[in-house]
Amino acid sequence: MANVNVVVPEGLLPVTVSPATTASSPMILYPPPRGGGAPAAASIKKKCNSPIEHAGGWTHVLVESMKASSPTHLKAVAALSTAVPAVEYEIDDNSAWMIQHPSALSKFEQLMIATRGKQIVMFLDYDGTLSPIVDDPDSAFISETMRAAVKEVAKCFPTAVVSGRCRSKVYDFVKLTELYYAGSHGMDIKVPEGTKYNKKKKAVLFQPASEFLPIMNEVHKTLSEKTRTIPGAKVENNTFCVSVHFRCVDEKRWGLLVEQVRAVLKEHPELRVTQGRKVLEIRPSIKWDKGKALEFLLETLGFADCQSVVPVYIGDDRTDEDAFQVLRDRGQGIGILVSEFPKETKASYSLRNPAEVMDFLVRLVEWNRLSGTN
Ligand SMILES: O=P(O)(O)OC[C@H]1O[C@H](O[C@H]2O[C@H](CO)[C@@H](O)[C@H](O)[C@H]2O)[C@H](O)[C@@H](O)[C@@H]1O
Repeated sequence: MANVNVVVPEGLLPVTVSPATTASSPMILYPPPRGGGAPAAASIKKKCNSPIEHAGGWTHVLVESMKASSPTHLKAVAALSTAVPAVEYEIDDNSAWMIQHPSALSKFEQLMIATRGKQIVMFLDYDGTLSPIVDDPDSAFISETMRAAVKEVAKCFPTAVVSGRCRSKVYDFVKLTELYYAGSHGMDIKVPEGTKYNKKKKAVLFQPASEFLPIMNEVHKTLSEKTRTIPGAKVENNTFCVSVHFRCVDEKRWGLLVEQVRAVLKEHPELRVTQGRKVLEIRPSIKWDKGKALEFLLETLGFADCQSVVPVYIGDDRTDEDAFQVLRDRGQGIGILVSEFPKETKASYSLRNPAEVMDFLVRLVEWNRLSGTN
């Protein structure tokens, strides 16, 4: 039975200047490039708790999890939105959840008072946070008003977009050069040169899973071929991870789709699978996630040990939970979950949808303008 590992590859810590550095485009590259994917895979020691260890039941476990996270299967879930059918609405659960995770809009003034004299750093997830969830991942456009709101925020505070998408794709959507971008669930971070907060005056590129690139390309190719006959299935190459979308796949075929994912993971014990919103994410089993990306960015921007920094992280997905957890561990910052429904989360506050995210960003800019503190 295959075991999947979760260890930090050698050389993960940012210490080396890349040979790729050039005079015209200085770039710090972490970690330094080494061989191809095969040596990387070999260097990964085996050990972990992947669902693949549930022999025979792996597919079943994952399909049940996929069903459980689909709104039509949510039984005891309370709706935050009136658009949700009353049958799924349990008022007691909803009120309890809202007390534990109050709206960041209703608590806005209290939140801002608590940040007085401190440096806010903004972290924004993309899908489901800056853009609404749509069937076609290639059509998840950000609205002009949201883009303008993010642009204004970035004038006030260092602002990063942290996404499961590959970095270039999320940049193509957002198109704001003044932001920091972390793609592939934080495994591809770029801090441009010459920014106010990047004191090194050199661009920083951090790719802790760089050795997995050939493997991920191969996995993308294999899964694209193997799922071609499953109507609605879409396999997306996100550079250091591969997304297998099942939003448009008939539920009866989810088992078939998961079987294909399982077959690939059996061949690649150095990879693991996580679940997002109607998507399975295949990624390297390294100890790196959006939470680590948040920490890395804070450090790179010079706020690592700063007591007076307030990281604000807004996200809607399971993968954002790693960042919410980091905020809890640091005892610092504001974690805001974007969700129409009560959900298990480490975030402290909530917003219902991207429209509310935009309201929050606009109010933040206005507050900053009036207070003139940041
Ligand atoms: O970290 P994120 O920026 O939230 O990215 C997570 C995944 O987002 C995208 O998929 C999700 O949004 C799609 C468009 O709305 C939707 O069709 C899909 O069902 C969602 O899972 C993106 O396509 C994935 O690659 C990202 O990993």
